[in-house]
Order: sequence, then C-alpha cells, then structure tokens
Amino acid sequence: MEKLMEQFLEQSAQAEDNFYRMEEQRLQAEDRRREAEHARELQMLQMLGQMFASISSSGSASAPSKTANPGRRRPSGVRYLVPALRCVFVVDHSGLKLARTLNTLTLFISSVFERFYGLGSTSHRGMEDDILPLVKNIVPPLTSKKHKGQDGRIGIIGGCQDYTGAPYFAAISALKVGADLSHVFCTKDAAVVIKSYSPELIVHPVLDSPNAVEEIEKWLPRLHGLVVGPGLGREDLLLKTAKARGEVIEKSKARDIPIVIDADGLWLVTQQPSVIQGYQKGILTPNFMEFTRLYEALHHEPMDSSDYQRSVMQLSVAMGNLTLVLKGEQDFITDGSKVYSCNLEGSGRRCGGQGDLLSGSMGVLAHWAHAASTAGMIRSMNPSVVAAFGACSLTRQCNSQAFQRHGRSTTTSDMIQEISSAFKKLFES
Ligand SMILES: NC(=O)C1=CN([C@@H]2O[C@H](COP(=O)(O)OP(=O)(O)OC[C@H]3O[C@@H](n4cnc5c(N)ncnc54)[C@H](O)[C@@H]3O)[C@@H](O)[C@H]2O)[C@@H](O)CC1
Ligand SMILES: Nc1ncnc2c1ncn2[C@@H]1O[C@H](COP(=O)(O)OP(=O)(O)OP(=O)(O)O)[C@@H](O)[C@H]1O
Repeated sequence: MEKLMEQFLEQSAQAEDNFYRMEEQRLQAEDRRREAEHARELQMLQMLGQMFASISSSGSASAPSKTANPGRRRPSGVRYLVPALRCVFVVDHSGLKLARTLNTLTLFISSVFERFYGLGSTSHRGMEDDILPLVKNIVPPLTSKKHKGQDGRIGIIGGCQDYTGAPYFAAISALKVGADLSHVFCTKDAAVVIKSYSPELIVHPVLDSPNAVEEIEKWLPRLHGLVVGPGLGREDLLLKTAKARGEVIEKSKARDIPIVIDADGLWLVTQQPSVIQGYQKGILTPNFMEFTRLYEALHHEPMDSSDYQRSVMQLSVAMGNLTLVLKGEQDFITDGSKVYSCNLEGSGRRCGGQGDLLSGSMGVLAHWAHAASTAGMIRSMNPSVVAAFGACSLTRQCNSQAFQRHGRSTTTSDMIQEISSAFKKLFES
C-alpha cells in the first residue's frame, strides 16, 4: 500500500513537472511571437518617422536635376524624396498632387497608428465588453473547500510617520476585494496607528529596522502579491533604505510574485529603473506627476503631453514591456503592445487615497490573473493587463457609487464601503 502511494506521488510529481515544462515552453513561444510582432511594428513606426522627416523637410525637396537621367522626360514640379517608401513624390504647381499625396499618407499613417495603439475611435467602445469578461474569469469561486489564505495573501510595503492612511487604504481594499490576509510592512511609528484603524490587518513594524530586508524576506514565501509604495515616504532617513527596498523587490521577483509599484515606490523606480525593468509580473501605477518623472528619467527629455497614449507606450517599451497604468480622466493601460483605455464613468471628486484603493485591489487581481493564466484560463491577453483593467474599473465604479451618496464630501473611506457592491455589479453579474 505504501509502495503504491509512493508510486502515485512520484507520478503526480512527474505530471506536475511536465505541465510546468509545457507551460514554460508555451509562454516562451508566446514571448517570441510578441517580440517579433513588436519589432515589426517598431520598424513600421521608424519608417513613418523617416517619411514625416522627408516630407516636412524642405531640404529634401529638390528641383528636377538636368544631369540625372537626361534621356527621360521628368514631370515638372518639386520632388520630395521618401527613402522609406523608395519613391519620389512630385508636386506640380497647383499643389494638388501634394494635397492628394498627404491625404493618402495621413490615412495610411492613422490606420497604422490606430492598429499600433489600438486607439481608433471605435476601439474605445467595447473595451469593457472585451476585457471585463476576462476579469470575471479570473475571480476565484467561493467554496467551502478552501482554507484561509488560498484566495490571496497580499503584502503592502509602505507607511511612515507622515503617511499612515495610504497603506491602510491599500491593505483594507485588498481584503475587501477578496484576499484572505493582508500584511502591512511599515515603520515603527506608523505601525500602532495603522493597527488601530483596523484589527483585520497584520502589521509589521520593520521598515526602519536595520535588518528590514531579512524581516520582510521571511514573509515572502507566504505572500501571493506585493504592493510597494503607498505612504512609503521619501524622507532622507527612509531613502537610506532605498537599497534595501530594491533588494526586497529583487527577492520578490526571484519568487515570481506579482508586484504593483505605486506612489513613493515609483520614486525608487525613477532612480533605479532596472529594479523592475522587464519583469512581466510587474505593474506600475503612476499618476500624471509620477509618470512625468519616470518618463523624463528614462527618455532624458520632456514627454509629449499632447499624446499620452504614445508616451505611455514608449515608457512601457523602455521598461521592457512592463505593464503601466497612467491614471487620469481616462486610465491608459499598456504592456507595450497595445494601449487600453478604461473610461468607466467616475465622478468629479478626486479625494486623496483613491490611488491606494486602486493599488491594493490590483495586488489581489494580479495574483488571481497570474494564477488563472498558469491554469490556462486566460490565453488571449497579458494577465497583468487584465488585472490592471479590472482594478481601474473597480476604483472608478466605487468613486461613482460613493459620489452618488456623498457628493462633494466623498472620501476614500466612502469608496471602500462601495467595493462590495461595485465588485458584484462589475464582475459577478
Ligand atoms: N492618507 C494618506 O496617508 C495618503 C497618503 N498618500 C501618500 O502621499 C505620498 C505622496 O503622494 P502624492 O500623490 O501627493 O505625490 P506627488 O509628490 O507625486 O504629488 C503629486 C502632485 O501632483 C498633482 N497632480 C496629480 N495629478 C495631476 C495632473 N493630472 N496634473 C497636474 N498635477 C497633478 C497632485 O495635486 C499632487 O500635488 C505617497 O506616499 C502617497 O501614497 C496619498 O496616497 C494620499 C492619501
Ligand atoms: N479625472 C478623473 N476622472 C475619473 N476618474 C479618475 C480621474 N482621475 C483619477 N481617476 C481614478 O482614480 C484612480 C486613482 O487616480 P489618482 O490620480 O487619484 O491617483 P493618485 O494621485 O496616485 O492617488 P492617491 O491620492 O492615492 O495618491 C485612477 O485609477 C482612476 O481610476
């Protein structure tokens, strides 16, 4: 009997190994396909850049040369050389040909941009219809067969003397969305305050201790998702531990844990982008200011604020196709292959802390999405993007519902009270 049991265990371990090997191969093939597709699209964009440069530069326009190919009659007019298309446009005196040429080019270019960014006027419509079913798919069923912790143990790294609300909002939101346990790793003086807000949170006063990394590291094997940044602070004293925070991120990556980086965590990324660059289970959630700082750190030039979609795409690519959420009137979400916009109606009220509701809920959804992806339940889309879209929709829905009740007095605590019904409305109906 014992032998049979041993055999059975050995066989199931083998089957599990095989499954993970095949899954690894499938993911590698998918990565290669996406890289190739991306390279093709970048090439096309470069080509378009060349075209624009050639057309707009008067230097490239030249009068017909008398010496070149003297045997053939050339049409009269100004010639515009477009090397990328290996052709010359000739513009006659009426300028009509130029107008027609530019029209054709504009149509061509906008169709390529529309495909590249997924931003055509019709593609906004129905994004909720496309992605919300995927979010519904990743929500784990509630059954009596599970034990505590199975639906998610989430860690929030943040909370200092100045900011105790932010880590609380993130951690309680993670619980309200459906995580089983929520841990906060904060400084000593923030810990008692955060504990006193809620008995539901597990609070570790370790962030300013000399062995902060070891203290957090021992919890990592038990965590399914990490949110770095809400209320972390940027004080000199805390910045001294920036290296330590980097180490925590490195160690979480080694354990393949989904990581959401928000608020002051993004300050660290601005100084040291390599800490998260290329990590496919990483998500950055900058607001406008945080995005600007990050963009300038990576591109060494101001971003083009007339085209957020383009900037968010560029930054994601520069960060190794990391999933990015640029928050605002519309949230723009991308992993560098396509930009999705979440423009579910919120309200005119922008109370501090709603970004923490977003990052905390995204921590749970990221865990669910990657678990669902590993189980083969989502194949058509990057799980980090699905999680990001779900969390943005939920935050906006909470904002809208809370505003209906409280109007101008709406605060983040009011929004947190709406999580349960907003979640049901969006993902369980
Ligand atoms: N109760 C709390 O403890 C709270 C703490 N918070 C923490 O406070 C710290 C600093 O966060 P901040 O967001 O203030 O950091 P920043 O230093 O990045 O400040 C952002 C500034 O940008 C401005 N801004 C935002 N969107 C803009 C736009 N579209 N155009 C122009 N200006 C824009 C805001 O008014 C704000 O003053 C973080 O650690 C954060 O987690 C916040 O989460 C709010 C609540
Ligand atoms: N103008 C807006 N209209 C509708 N919803 C918005 C608007 N701006 C932000 N939001 C929603 O609020 C969420 C949080 O964005 P916000 O810009 O408040 O983050 P933040 O500044 O980081 O927040 P925090 O105060 O927690 O630091 C966004 O994901 C978005 O869904």
